[in-house]
Amino acid sequence: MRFDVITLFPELFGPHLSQGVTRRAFESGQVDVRLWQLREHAEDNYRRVDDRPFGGGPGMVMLIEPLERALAAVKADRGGQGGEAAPAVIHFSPTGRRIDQALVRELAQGTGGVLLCGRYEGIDQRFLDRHVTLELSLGDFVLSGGELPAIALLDAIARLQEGVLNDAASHQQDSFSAGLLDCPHYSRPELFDGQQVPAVLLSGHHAQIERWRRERSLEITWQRRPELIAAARAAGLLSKADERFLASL
Ligand SMILES: O=C(N[C@H]1CCCN(c2cc(-c3ccncc3)n[nH]2)C1)c1cc2ccccc2[nH]1
Repeated sequence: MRFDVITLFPELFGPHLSQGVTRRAFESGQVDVRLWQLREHAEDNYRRVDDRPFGGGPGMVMLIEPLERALAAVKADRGGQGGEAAPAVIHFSPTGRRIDQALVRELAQGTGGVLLCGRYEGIDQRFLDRHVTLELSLGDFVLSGGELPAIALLDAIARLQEGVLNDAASHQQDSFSAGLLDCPHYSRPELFDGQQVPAVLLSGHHAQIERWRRERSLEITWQRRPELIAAARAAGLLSKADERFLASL
């Protein structure tokens, strides 16, 4: 799959594409990321990509014409991708659909798309109306730009690519794939400042360890995000043993 990122800050992406376990997905081309510097598509002498808002008010608005030229260049460049249908155009905004693991799984099965990273006070609405097919949010808060949500989405998608995580099962165990929050994790030393690692984790009984981890995920999810329990139940992701444990809480 291929993602084309239209941004004023392409240098923000490099460190996240070249380090960590997800590096394999980007370097292998499983997730092909192309960065497009919007300013290269500004044609006036000052290479303007923003201007004052009509109607007055604070800040600046990203201009439609450089964005149209950048998107046209992206589509021309992607055009050779087997004549794919028009790519998804994803804009990042607090008003978008909340990014969750189900959406990440869905996108990880797709062909990618164009990631549109806004800055200033936003993008000319005419461009958004003409081209955006999906608006996504990291949460109900305002950032300085759409780049961090774009990086987060690329990371989450890359993690799900075959061969990226050493233990292929690990993202199956990735409790979010089961709709639950993660269980606690421990490593050496066994005893730190009087705090002992839970004995079951040292027992070597894999079935008991798996059950203990599942119960911790259920317990933490019930305490912090009870709505996820209801969603997992509705999705048929809870076993009879899970339900017995939840009833005991
Ligand atoms: O799209 C917006 N801003 C543009 C330009 C300013 C920086 N941008 C941005 C994206 C985000 C964002 C994206 C996804 N998830 C959380 C925040 N915060 N700020 C992108 C935007 C800012 C904003 C504030 C309140 C309600 C809606 C809003 N939309």
